[in-house]
Amino acid sequence: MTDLPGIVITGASGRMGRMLCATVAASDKARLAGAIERKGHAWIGRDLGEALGGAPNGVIVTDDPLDAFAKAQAVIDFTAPAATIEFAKIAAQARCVHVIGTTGFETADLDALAPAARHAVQIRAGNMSLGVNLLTQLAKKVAQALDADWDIEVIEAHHNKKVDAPSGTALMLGRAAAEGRGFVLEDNMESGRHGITGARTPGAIGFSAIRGGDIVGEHDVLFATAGERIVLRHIATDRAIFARGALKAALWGQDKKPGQYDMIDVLGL
Ligand SMILES: NC(=O)C1=CN([C@@H]2O[C@H](COP(=O)(O)OP(=O)(O)OC[C@H]3O[C@@H](n4cnc5c(N)ncnc54)[C@H](OP(=O)(O)O)[C@@H]3O)[C@@H](O)[C@H]2O)C=CC1
Ligand SMILES: O=C(O)C1=N[C@H](C(=O)O)C[C@H](O)C1
Repeated sequence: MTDLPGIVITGASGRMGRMLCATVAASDKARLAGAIERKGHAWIGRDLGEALGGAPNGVIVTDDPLDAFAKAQAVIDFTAPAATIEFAKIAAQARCVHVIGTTGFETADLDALAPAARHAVQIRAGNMSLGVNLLTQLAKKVAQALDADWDIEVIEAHHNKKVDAPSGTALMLGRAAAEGRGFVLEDNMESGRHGITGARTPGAIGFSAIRGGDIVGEHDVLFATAGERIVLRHIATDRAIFARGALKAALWGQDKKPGQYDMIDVLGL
């Protein structure tokens, strides 16, 4: 046992869960303190290192988050909205920093997350990479600088297993552009166009989603007007960028007061 902050990974067998376990295990600033899977999962009771296909690492996968969180300083959670809401309550009980990468939250889900942040640091972002968080700032500035006759569209592409659309990142980028334009995204957004849609709603921010193969995550913010277009683009080629951002957030949160934070706070952008 060392003095390094202990970190628990939820959904350890998932695409991001595996990447997070590897990232924390390789870090010299944190230690892997626990791994959570749901009741009945084949990994419960197994050594995590072995379950991941490597050498044993002494971390036993458990379905008891309260016990695991109580022995740790942070939990990194890339699972699903219903699971994350439950993990938030448990992180609050254990006074653990809760880093939330999960996407696909409805407004009611976000309301359900808020009370836990009265007792614990909660850091949530639909994308934990430096590049995307920087791009949100650029999207806001460009939207602010251009007249309303520049249409704004967010186009995203992901792998064929992704369950939510628009992606969390697309919503972050759309929200930033809406902020630059001085309105709330939910008041003027268009997504899922199909059939006789009528002309584009003036001023709306549009969203399109592509799903295919093993695309890690690609996002364009398109600004289009008569005669010219600007495209701001981020391409993720490795999930390690999200895991590194999440680990940075877990460490950053250690000396912060309970409350809700995002990656702009963590990165100081
Ligand atoms: N913010 C960011 O930077 C990023 C966010 N994401 C988001 O992270 C989330 C996960 O993505 P990804 O890893 O690709 O998805 P996966 O489906 O590969 O992994 C999700 C994991 O969560 C587990 N899980 C779900 N519910 C529970 C529960 N109640 N208790 C314990 N474990 C649970 C799943 O287990 P089971 O298989 O049993 O359901 C699975 O192991 C998505 O919302 C995605 O959009 C992804 C990449 C970057
Ligand atoms: O599900 C994914 O894979 C990803 N989800 C996040 C999102 O919804 O934007 C981040 C990244 O694009 C990968």
